[in-house]
Amino acid sequence: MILGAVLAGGMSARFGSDKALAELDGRTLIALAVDALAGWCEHVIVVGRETAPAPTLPDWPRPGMGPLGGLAAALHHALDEGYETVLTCGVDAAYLPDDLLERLSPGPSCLASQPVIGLWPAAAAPELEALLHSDQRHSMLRFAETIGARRVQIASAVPNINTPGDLAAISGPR
Ligand SMILES: Nc1nc2c(ncn2[C@@H]2O[C@H](COP(=O)(O)OP(=O)(O)OP(=O)(O)O)[C@@H](O)[C@H]2O)c(=O)[nH]1
Repeated sequence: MILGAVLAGGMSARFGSDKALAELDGRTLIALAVDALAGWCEHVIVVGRETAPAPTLPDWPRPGMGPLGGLAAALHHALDEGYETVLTCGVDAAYLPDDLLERLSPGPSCLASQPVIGLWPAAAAPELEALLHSDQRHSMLRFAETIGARRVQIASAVPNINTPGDLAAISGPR
């Protein structure tokens, strides 16, 4: 069973406003992300914000740890609820490719270009916990390396929305 988790905290500093609520083709980015994961996952949660079109969880152990804090909350929830695997994405990845799960399987794995998008074993929760308890702030790639996750290259680049300009560039007829 796969738990879907949209990692949706952070500052949206480059975007200048809450990018989860920005719209693409008339839908919010967070709604697009939740729906995308729902195509592959039994259940989808949103981590790192209080209001969302799916059940929400706070980051673990506290906000401000970056996307890994969201992943840690999702892995703990997966363990508690009996899910073996967690599929993650951010709110800033519009239109995930149809074969994403196929490309990421078998996990652990993440996209080389966007490691927030990955397939993670719930059983890796203790390793992530240890990383988060160490002194430095760590990246998704650092965790991927720690657990020997594959870094998957995909030919069709997934647009990464960091700024309003990034969003404008992919808006309109497709
Ligand atoms: N749960 C959670 N998600 C995060 C956190 N920081 C970033 N994210 C998510 O991870 C994805 C990639 O985030 P970034 O673009 O690197 O960071 P950001 O804070 O959204 O944007 P900037 O402030 O411009 O760097 C986005 O979907 C964010 O919502 C966090 O602390 N907790």
